[in-house]
Amino acid sequence: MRVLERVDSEGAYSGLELNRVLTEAELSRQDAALATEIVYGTIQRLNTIDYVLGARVKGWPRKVEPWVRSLLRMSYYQLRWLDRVPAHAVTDEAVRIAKKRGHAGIAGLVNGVLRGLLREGVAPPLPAGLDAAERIALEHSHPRWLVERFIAAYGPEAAESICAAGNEPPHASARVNPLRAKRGELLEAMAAEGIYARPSRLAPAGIVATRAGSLAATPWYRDGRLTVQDESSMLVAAVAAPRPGMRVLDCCAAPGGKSTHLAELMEDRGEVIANDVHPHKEALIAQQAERLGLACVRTTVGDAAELPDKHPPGSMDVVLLDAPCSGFGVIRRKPEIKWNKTEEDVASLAALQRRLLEQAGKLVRPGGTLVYSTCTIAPEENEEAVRHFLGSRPDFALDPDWPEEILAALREENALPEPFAGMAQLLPHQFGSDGFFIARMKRREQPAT
Ligand SMILES: C[S@@+](CC[C@H](N)C(=O)[O-])C[C@H]1O[C@@H](n2cnc3c(N)ncnc32)[C@H](O)[C@@H]1O
Repeated sequence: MRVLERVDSEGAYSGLELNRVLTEAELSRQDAALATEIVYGTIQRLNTIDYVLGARVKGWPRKVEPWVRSLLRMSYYQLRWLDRVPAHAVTDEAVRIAKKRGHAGIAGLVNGVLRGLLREGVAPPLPAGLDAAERIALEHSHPRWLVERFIAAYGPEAAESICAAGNEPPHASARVNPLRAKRGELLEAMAAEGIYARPSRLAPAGIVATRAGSLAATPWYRDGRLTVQDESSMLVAAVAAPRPGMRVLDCCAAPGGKSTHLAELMEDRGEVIANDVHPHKEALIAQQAERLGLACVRTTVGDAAELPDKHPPGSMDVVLLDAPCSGFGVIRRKPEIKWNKTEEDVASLAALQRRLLEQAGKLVRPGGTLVYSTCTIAPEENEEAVRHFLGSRPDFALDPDWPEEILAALREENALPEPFAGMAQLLPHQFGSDGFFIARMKRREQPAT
């Protein structure tokens, strides 16, 4: 309840806040997992929850104290979506908390609302005749403005699937470090330990595991044989396809997932300059490189917009700009994104991305490669940003020369525009991966003088 209260009234990040509170509380593994489920689930279903509670509590939500809001929301979430928690346990616990923190009047309100819902059915049907955006917003709990955006970009059917996928838990996936392990052998070793894992159908180096717990807690992670990463993120370095000995710049690199992948593909030969604007994130990248035994990753700290002041123009074989973005592709991991981000954020991020792309382009050598990626599905942060860049740099062109196995997988889900030009937008419901955008561009060779 305290985590939800702080996310609600102070805009705290659910993941960070949950970590902090769980570390203090020293719960058993099961209880920590239940607390996590309640926090994420309540934030995920907020729209639907508030719609139902709004019909039962006067002045909901603004006139109700934040902690009471959080208590009622999480209790209703459990009643409706968690079938392993008995209803009487939910109501008794909610009333106990209300008495302890508030007074008898609040306990009475909480008791009345929850018991009323149990009596009359916890999942009241939505009224008939809602327009598509409103229905999807209430059924899959997304803000209406975001649903309208998804409908405008992808149509109502895909928009509904995107929103539904935003409420599904992500599966565990990891990338195999080819310098330390072979995918097949690692899968066998996992099977021997009772972990069911299969090759990713999307990413050449990926594995997907079920009932694995945290892959970061395994010996294979500790000894640098795998890196926890979403399958869509694994495509980025594979599409960049750097060769051993190249000079590669990753402009926005922390925590280093893609920098280390680039270095693995380069067999740890050449140089990967892994830059990030936040000094405190530098160590995260260095730790990952060390864990994976990669010596060719060099970290730097600075604004990506200023990288052309630090490196000679045209000095990189490959530049990756994995840009800061609105994150609409990772809502299932960070559900508060859908409540905290605004239209204005999208516009200012799109402006930042254009500026960063312009600067990143300056560092690509003639004949070299520029890869732009985001974990969002907003067209102005993706395809439109790339088109804008190409409009100002006629010496760059989209490059459809992607690894064939990746193209084949994307084609299977109709995730590629035909004819394929060099940009792909993965939507979150297509592969069970995060929503992701990747564009590969090539700078033309300089004409002979
Ligand atoms: C999408 S994340 C990068 C994820 C990373 N590439 C990976 O795969 O692990 C974007 C990163 O950009 C960094 N960032 C934000 N603004 C930046 C800027 N102006 N210059 C450089 N880095 C920036 C953030 O600190 C964040 O770590």
